[in-house]
Amino acid sequence: MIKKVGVLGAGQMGSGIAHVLAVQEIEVVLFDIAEDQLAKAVAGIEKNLERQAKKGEVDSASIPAILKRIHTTKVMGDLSDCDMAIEAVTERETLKLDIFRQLDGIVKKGAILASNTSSIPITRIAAVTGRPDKVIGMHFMNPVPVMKLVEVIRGLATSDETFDATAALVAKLGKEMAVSADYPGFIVNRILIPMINEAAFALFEGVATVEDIDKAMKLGTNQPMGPLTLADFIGLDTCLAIMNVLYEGFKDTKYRPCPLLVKMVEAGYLGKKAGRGFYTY
Ligand SMILES: CC(=O)CC(=O)SCCNC(=O)CCNC(=O)[C@H](O)C(C)(C)COP(=O)(O)OP(=O)(O)OC[C@H]1O[C@@H](n2cnc3c(N)ncnc32)[C@H](O)[C@@H]1OP(=O)(O)O
Ligand SMILES: NC(=O)C1=CN([C@@H]2O[C@H](COP(=O)(O)OP(=O)(O)OC[C@H]3O[C@@H](n4cnc5c(N)ncnc54)[C@H](OP(=O)(O)O)[C@@H]3O)[C@@H](O)[C@H]2O)C=CC1
Repeated sequence: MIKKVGVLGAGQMGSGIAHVLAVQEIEVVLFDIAEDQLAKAVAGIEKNLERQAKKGEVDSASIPAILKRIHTTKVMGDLSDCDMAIEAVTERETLKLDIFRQLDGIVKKGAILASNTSSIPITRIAAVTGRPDKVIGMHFMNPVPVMKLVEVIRGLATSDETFDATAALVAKLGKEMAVSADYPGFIVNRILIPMINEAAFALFEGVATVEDIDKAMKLGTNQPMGPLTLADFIGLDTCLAIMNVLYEGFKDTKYRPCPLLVKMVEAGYLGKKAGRGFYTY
């Protein structure tokens, strides 16, 4: 039974994952290295709970109890008695490997160590731990409280028991599961991020304006957000990180990141979370 879950990284995704766990009466220990990030996360969760209450998805009287289930900390040791840890830190392999090495020595034996990585192969992450059978990819979609899908990815050593426990948690959260093999980008980002990269190339090559690229795809293919708006929403740093994982993983030039995307990330134009991306917020 998964009663207490540690979430590492209090950014867009970590805070969304903490949100949906706490709504299902699971105790959450939300870890980050920055105090202000933790405070921002809790404020964002409260705002999104109120948004859900307005839509009748959550009883507003239960919001204080839900928020009380989320314990923030800058001490990873506070995750030692969690039944599961879900890592959602920046999409940088070296950072994730370091986090999993630490987690392996901190979280009680038998606990599942999951990653919310968008694209980095789970087998490589599992290999730095002494419990590769307990490591799995549990890839939520943004925004977590709204998106129905969780992609589940087994590493080469992930056990059936770990997979079954993860699948049960996905169901408990009211989400739908898609199972992907452990190859770069899994399913969603193998298809979606190259589309976003192609939209950046269309802009870079002067095919159309930012607005017309998004308008064309929104009204032309009924997507709720145009690709460049979606890139800003995801984070241009995350989009670029995923393109690099695809490019390195498949050694295929079709995954080369658009030079404009690279430049924007280098300029710190990371999208909505930075106040500026393809649009200004
Ligand atoms: C990168 C990866 O690894 C994998 C991924 O996640 S790929 C990205 C997957 N996600 C998508 O494709 C999202 C596409 N967009 C959408 O589905 C919709 O635009 C949306 C659900 C995000 C918002 O739908 P909507 O009908 O416009 O919702 P609405 O109630 O009007 O709210 C719009 C705003 O609230 C946000 N929002 C809505 N409900 C929310 C919730 N419960 N929690 C957080 N944010 C929420 C929207 O992002 C948007 O943000 P701002 O208010 O800051 O502008
Ligand atoms: N954005 C998206 O649409 C989606 C992203 N993902 C994946 O989820 C993960 C997180 O993405 P996202 O939430 O967008 O990223 P964000 O940039 O929003 O958040 C990353 C968080 O990780 C924190 N962090 C950085 N270094 C450390 C560390 N050493 N220890 C603890 N926390 C740390 C950051 O804190 P600080 O800012 O203080 O450095 C920040 O709070 C990535 O793997 C991404 O690929 C998955 C699905 C969708």
